Amino acid sequence: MGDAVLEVEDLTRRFGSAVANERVSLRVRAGEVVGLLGHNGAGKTTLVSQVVGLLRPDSGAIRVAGADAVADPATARRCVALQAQAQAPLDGLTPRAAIEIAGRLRGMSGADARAAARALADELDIRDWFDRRATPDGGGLSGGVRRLTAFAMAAVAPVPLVVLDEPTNDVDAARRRRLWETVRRLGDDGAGVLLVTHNVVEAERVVDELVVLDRGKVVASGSPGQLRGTGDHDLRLELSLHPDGADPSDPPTDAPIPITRRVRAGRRVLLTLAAADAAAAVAWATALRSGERIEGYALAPATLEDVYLAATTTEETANA
Ligand SMILES: Nc1ncnc2c1ncn2[C@@H]1O[C@H](COP(=O)(O)OP(=O)(O)OP(=O)(O)O)[C@@H](O)[C@H]1O
Repeated sequence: MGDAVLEVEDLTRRFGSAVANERVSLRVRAGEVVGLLGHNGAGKTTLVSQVVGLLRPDSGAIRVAGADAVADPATARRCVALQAQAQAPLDGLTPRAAIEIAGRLRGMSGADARAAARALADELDIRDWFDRRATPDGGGLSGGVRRLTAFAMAAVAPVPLVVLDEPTNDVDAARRRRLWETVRRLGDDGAGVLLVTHNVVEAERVVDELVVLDRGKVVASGSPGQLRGTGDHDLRLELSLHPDGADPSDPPTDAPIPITRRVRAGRRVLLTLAAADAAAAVAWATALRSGERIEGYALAPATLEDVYLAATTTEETANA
């Protein structure tokens, strides 16, 4: 991994009295995929808009490929390819034309843009719609194919920094998998990728680093392994409570096994425990179910989703 292609330092952006980004710092190096996670309204799109020069920060610094993105947004923008959260306006265009035009605008030759567009269409499996025109009434192309086309437009030409804001929205499971592979390839080919997503579980497979935003602030950052903690063998015991049923893990010391993390989300309770305690955990949960104190349970390896929920779930929302 190489030099930083994006450095964000102490970035603050307010909308009136609401603080959308509060002293956010993060870094993306060449060859690195950095996932930016956070709940709705956490401040992800606000951050992206400042990185690409669409919004000015109140304070803080942004450097893109060495250029000061606040003082000189035009230079910075030339070094960034953005897939925005809103659907790209493709009306009247075919995916082939849209992707080729995006490549030409980034300085590729006609032949290179054509070849790169074809290669991406194969990679993302959208060849069946490659020559179908998007119509202004939203017809011609499905939401998923429009999204994949917008992704291909951001991925077609080599740039120092690729920013993807929710690239998998509307995309089916098989093509999401292809898209994630392409995201990883962009990093492996040398780009820095900043990836905004809600899809914690799928993103975990392709990111090198994760930054978690909660109400505008960075509440956790690090590699997936670091964020999960040392317990790569941790397990997640999920208890499903009866409607209005009491939570048998509240307080966690009521459980007969050590609970390292406990998150309640509605009628689900997610408990993190050591793999060595699996048998005791199953015995406890089975007894709870037999005694009709819970509806059911599931035991699985802990994922980043558990870490993410623990970092961002407040008692208020957790017990909602
Ligand atoms: N133009 C604006 N005017 C006023 N408030 C805004 C504006 N843009 C964003 N906000 C507020 O700033 C906060 C952060 O919004 P932002 O869109 O950055 O969140 P997000 O993490 O991208 O959310 P989502 O996952 O829903 O896209 C929210 O409280 C939002 O209401």
